[in-house]
Amino acid sequence: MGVLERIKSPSDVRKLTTAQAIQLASELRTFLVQSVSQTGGHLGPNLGVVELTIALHQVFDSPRDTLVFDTGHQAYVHKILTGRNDFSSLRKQGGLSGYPSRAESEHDVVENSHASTSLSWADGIAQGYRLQGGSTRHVAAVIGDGALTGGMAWEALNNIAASKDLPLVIVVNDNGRSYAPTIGGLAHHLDTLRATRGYENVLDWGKKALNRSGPPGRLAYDALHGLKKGLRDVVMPSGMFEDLGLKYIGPIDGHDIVALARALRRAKDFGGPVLVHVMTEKGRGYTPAERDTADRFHGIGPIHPETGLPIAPSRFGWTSVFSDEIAQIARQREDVVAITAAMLRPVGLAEFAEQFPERVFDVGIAEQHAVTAAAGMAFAGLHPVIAMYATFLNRAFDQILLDAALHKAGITIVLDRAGVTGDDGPSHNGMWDMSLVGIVPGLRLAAPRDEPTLRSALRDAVKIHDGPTVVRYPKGPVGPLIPASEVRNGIDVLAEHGANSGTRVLVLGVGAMAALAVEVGSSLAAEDMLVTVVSPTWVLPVPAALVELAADADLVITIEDGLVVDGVGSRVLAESAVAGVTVPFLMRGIGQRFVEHASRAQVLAEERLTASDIVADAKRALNR
Ligand SMILES: Cc1ncc(C[n+]2csc(CCOP(=O)(O)OP(=O)(O)O)c2C)c(N)n1
Ligand SMILES: CC(=O)[C@@H](O)[C@H](O)COP(=O)(O)O
Ligand SMILES: [Mg+2]
Repeated sequence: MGVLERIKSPSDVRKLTTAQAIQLASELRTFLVQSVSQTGGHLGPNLGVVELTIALHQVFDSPRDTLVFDTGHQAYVHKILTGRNDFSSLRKQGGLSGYPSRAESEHDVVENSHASTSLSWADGIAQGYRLQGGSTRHVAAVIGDGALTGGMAWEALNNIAASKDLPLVIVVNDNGRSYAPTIGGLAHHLDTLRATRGYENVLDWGKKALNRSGPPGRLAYDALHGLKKGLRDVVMPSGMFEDLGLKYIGPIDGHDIVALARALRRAKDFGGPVLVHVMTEKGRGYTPAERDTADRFHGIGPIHPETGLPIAPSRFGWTSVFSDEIAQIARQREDVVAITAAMLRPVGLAEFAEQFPERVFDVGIAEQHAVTAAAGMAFAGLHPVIAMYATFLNRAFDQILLDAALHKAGITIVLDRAGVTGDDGPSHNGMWDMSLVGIVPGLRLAAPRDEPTLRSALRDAVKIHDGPTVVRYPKGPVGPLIPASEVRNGIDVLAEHGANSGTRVLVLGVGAMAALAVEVGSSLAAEDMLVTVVSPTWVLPVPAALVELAADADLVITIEDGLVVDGVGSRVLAESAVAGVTVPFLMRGIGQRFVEHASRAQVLAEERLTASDIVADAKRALNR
């Protein structure tokens, strides 16, 4: 019987000998590769934290002590050690979430997969425990070197460092990468710390040798140790953390369970905030991941475990179209620059960067900085294109409103993964962007429906210099071409058919929902109705011509891959009301809820975003 089979809870981990713990690490890696290669998921990050997670559960007594994982994509090992091993259901409807989940376990706290929040969570929890007399309850936060480039992390560090007696352990899981190698001054500083790994080992050797030689040796060591701070600042300026007031321990080999446990125990017993700098390797122990120079198998689809090659074809059509078009634009417009928040390849900026490296900026996981720096670039005469996943726009809303829009900055924000992403959990659905930016004065948003409209939306967007533009599209393959049969007052009409008299229905398909709108239109036309299906590319602010079309209808159906509340449909309704147009609306989109992980198709069905549901609802609305 292997060791892993015997692990049902963290207490079982604490009973292991060192040899058994090392064996457990090996079995965990085998399990992760075999399982995640079937389901897809964050294989690389989790292979990198096997020993670290074992050591955390050896030293801390979860759930009395609290473990917080930043971003949470590296919590698979934590899930296994806390008794959850049904990984065949990973990220599937009703199965294990790809992130911590309170519904799954008392050992899980932070479900939000947006990076850089863990230290704030940990500070709050530790303050709460202390105020309620629970100072023996410890909090440990695991934050990656990438997440540490997020501004929120530094807001938290500033506060944590001020609480000298706060029993809080910050574990920096430093694998030198976000997806790609982590950028910026902090990354350089961590590099410097990492480089002094030998320094620490020498010091450890010196301590043992001198302590073995009796009192004179111990005196000598104490003197040396006193020098250490000074020396270290010269050899390895770890002062940044210590200058903040944090005790710094490290760098520690993140794959040496004994060294990890020793460092974590020292940190836990310190009685104040301690930062433990752990060096790990993303994708460790699985050759295809170790050899993956792009992102060490950060997030994968199903693969052949023997080779690491993908089973499914390339997953991202929309992204590829963007990647190609923005590179073309870059060749023609030298004022166009691009910005990514540590996701150069996932958002499709690799080709742009290869051709014009000096015009692509990776700001780290710092979307707020990205937007305001873009406003600065626009002020300086450039046209910046910021590419990010739609869900991460939430974090930069104030910057969009009061740095970009207030100053009429000509920037373009390109939102990939807009709408339901599905299996990546509630905080990864790109469902809030249209409702959020709809209130921003002067902002224009495009939701292209196919490849040609995406290309034209991008070209139009970078020509607009008097305010922010947003172009949004979903995850995955681009659907078939959906040509307009005519353009009526600037509105793309996709189809107009059915009876020449009787009930008139206007169907608005926003962005990639145009295909569904066409399907709904043709079904309703078969029910003796006169149906007009439209899909303007630029949907915010609502085109006046759309209100005019609504005025001629007996029912307006709006279909969008975003929040219904304050979405495009509700804005068309509001504009119609302002114009005195009273016509019934049937608005379909995503409800105001957190959408649990499931496939995109399953979530769309949950939201009645299917042709059969919408047709049935429309007939009911028309008493047909
Ligand atoms: C606000 C935000 N922006 C972008 C992302 C996408 N993202 C997920 S993990 C990741 C890299 C994280 O790097 P690091 O913190 O070093 O963790 P590692 O994967 O290296 O363990 C990024 C950019 C995110 N989750 N949250
Ligand atoms: C954890 C995180 O934010 C990313 O790794 C995200 O899960 C990637 O999503 P895609 O797989 O859609 O690129
Ligand atoms: Mg990292």
